[in-house]
Amino acid sequence: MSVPYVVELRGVTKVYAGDVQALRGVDLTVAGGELLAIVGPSGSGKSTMLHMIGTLDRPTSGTVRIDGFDVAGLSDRELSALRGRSLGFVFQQFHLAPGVSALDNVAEGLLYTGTPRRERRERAAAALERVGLGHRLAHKPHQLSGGEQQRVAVARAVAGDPPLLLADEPTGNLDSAAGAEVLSVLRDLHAAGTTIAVITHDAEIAEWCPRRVRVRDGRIVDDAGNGADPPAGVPGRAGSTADAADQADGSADVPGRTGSAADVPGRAERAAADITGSRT
Ligand SMILES: Nc1ncnc2c1ncn2[C@@H]1O[C@H](COP(=O)(O)OP(=O)(O)OP(=O)(O)O)[C@@H](O)[C@H]1O
Repeated sequence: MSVPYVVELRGVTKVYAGDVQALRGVDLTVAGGELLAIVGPSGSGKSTMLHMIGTLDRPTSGTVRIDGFDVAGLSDRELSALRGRSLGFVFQQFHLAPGVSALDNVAEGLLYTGTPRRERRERAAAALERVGLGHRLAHKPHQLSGGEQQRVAVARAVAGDPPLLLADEPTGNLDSAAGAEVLSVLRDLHAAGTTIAVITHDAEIAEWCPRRVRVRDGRIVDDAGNGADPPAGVPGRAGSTADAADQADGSADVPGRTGSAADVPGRAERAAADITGSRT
């Protein structure tokens, strides 16, 4: 049975202690295969929305349906299983285990899925191959560049083939060339059918995404594009050596980014790290 939407939020509100109304009635549907940016000023509710989509927290009211499952009807254990099967998370911080190879970092992400060890390692190697790191399986994080470390984190997020990848400021800690490497990986995953939502403060990355959802004061105030068209080029790829295919195809370029906002790690980041067995 096919699922009509990968993400379906209906009338979602979130009120935090102290009567902080972080979300004030959000309706959002994301179809399979979309690539969308969630943008908005600091404090507008983006991370809270990511919490809802990532099933890291429950709404105060409204309905959250992820990959066809109504979150309200699931126990914490079932939610955890849903996250393991349907969601991949990438954050600004890479959250890789130090002193552990890229292969083991990625394989570890599959531990909680119940996949047998040998298959975990095979899937991890395949995921690293997908992000262009097939030649770096034995490298430990300190032996990898920032862009490579983030690609390991992306490989870990997609090794279980989740239908939905949530990326919160995935290039926020990277320079423009390394950011371009990561974006080109996201573009390839999108082209292969993964649904991707990117929270970003970076206007160029937002423009690069085929759909942009703008949040302000806990509400969606703009929703442009269909999310399905392949993005052209990769922002900030000037000087990147990782994107040879993109260089060769001559597709439209976008000028280099000028440093995206780097902020403190979000709550979702910490919560998701807990879910997968905190390595921080
Ligand atoms: N656990 C919490 N308890 C109380 N208030 C909270 C909590 N988490 C967030 N808020 C408040 O809810 C509102 C929305 O916060 P949220 O983190 O979702 O915004 P954001 O758009 O992600 O901001 P940023 O871009 O700075 O990360 C803000 O007013 C914030 O102070």
